[in-house]
Amino acid sequence: MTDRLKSAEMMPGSFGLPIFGEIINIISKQELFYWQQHQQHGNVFKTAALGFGKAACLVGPDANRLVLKEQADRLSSRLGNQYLAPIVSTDAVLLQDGEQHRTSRKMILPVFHQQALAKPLQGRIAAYFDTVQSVVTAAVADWGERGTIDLDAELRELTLAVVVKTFLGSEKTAEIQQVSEWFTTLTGGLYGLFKWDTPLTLHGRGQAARRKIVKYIRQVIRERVDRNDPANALDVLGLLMNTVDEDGNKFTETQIVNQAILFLFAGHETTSSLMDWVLFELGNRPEWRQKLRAEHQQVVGNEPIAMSHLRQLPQMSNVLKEGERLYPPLFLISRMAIADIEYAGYLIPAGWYILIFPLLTHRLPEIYQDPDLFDPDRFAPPREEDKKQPYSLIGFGGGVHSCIGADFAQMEMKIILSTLLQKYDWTVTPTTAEISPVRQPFMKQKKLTATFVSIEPIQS
Ligand code: HEM
Repeated sequence: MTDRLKSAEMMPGSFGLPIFGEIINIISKQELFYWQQHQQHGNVFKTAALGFGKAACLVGPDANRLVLKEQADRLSSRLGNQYLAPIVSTDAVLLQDGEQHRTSRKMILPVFHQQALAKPLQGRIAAYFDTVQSVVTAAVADWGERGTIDLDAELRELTLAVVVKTFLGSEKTAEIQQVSEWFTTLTGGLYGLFKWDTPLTLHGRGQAARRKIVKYIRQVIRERVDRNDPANALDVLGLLMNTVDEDGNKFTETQIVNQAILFLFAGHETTSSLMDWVLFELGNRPEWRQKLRAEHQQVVGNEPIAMSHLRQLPQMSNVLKEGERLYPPLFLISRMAIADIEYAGYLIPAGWYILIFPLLTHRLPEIYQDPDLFDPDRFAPPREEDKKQPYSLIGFGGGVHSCIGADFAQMEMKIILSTLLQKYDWTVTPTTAEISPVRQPFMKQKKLTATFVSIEPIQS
């Protein structure tokens, strides 16, 4: 790399206040902060924050391809996501790099593999499907009688129950609720400014909760080893315990615990957040509820949805994609350069963070026509706006660290939507106009409330 490149320090944007950088804006505004920076500076800008350092922010499919695929070996997910280490630990797959990452990923992939999901009634996958369906059916059974509900809280509880039951095989409601509380405290610890491990700080309380989760998972593992019950071999924990790579390596107990915590963490708030926003958009759009209900009636009828229906619901798939596009639960993806990186005429030095943005890419008017509009038909042929350029839709990431649970999440979301469409009609406040152009988590997401009204089964 040569003199023709400009220093990344010359990118538009600002490093903010001395020492603090932009940390206060980032914590208080979250995606709105990056949204505003993008509006002001365009597709390449710089920022900095206390505790993180300097960052190059890159927007668009080319940047996504560079970071997720082409230069993946020069970028560290472990260093880029080190703020997550108090939750998931550094031997969980998201926080691994290079050969270590490749080995773990290869061992984990069969647990969530797409091919397996595509084949109905294959042992373990059918077991996931049935478990998810039973948790969802029980969780939403009384939504029609309860009047107005806090959508975010209900969906978080539901998706956590799904992963605790599916991944750990836990059957007891009290146990699931307890794990749910520990997780809320653990993730709350991320927002603490003081990283001391004492009960006086958010971080410390989060770490105490993590120790309880670790103890709980270890106990489940030991009970399984003692019981040696083959039925347990079919859930995610069972599969992790029995996975052997081609060299005969197995995960250690600590590795199993840490991967399981990552799955529980990565697998519930993401799904609940996306469902929040899909139900919110549908709640504001009777015509789309109607379209989905008609498609659903034609394919599924009044019976519970089955594994074989999942691929026969293109309108529902497009609604979920539109939710992913407009409200990606991970609105940014973070890496740290471990070697110099060249992009758009700049030299980004090793040691800088490089951030790419599902949210901002998904709102580029050169890719998506009328990008702030909820328009699921943009994904239907012949438009297929996401297919014109690779890495235009990256709500589930892409390349080497792409989401392992994407198919599981799609299955779960379709089961939730299908169950709700069959039983209820619903409205959500606030309206889409009040949220526009972009959600602001601390202000408006918490206030999403929904009213579900029971409907009669449609006569065919
Ligand atoms: C709507 C739901 C979900 C969304 C939007 C989502 C999104 C993502 C994204 C964007 C990444 C890439 C992160 C990066 O490159 O830094 C990722 C990775 C990952 N996701 Fe998901 N995810 C979802 C559900 C799940 C579920 C249900 C699981 C269950 C196990 C899961 C497990 C993982 C794991 C283990 C990784 C790390 C993969 C690796 O590093 O190789 N996710 N997810």
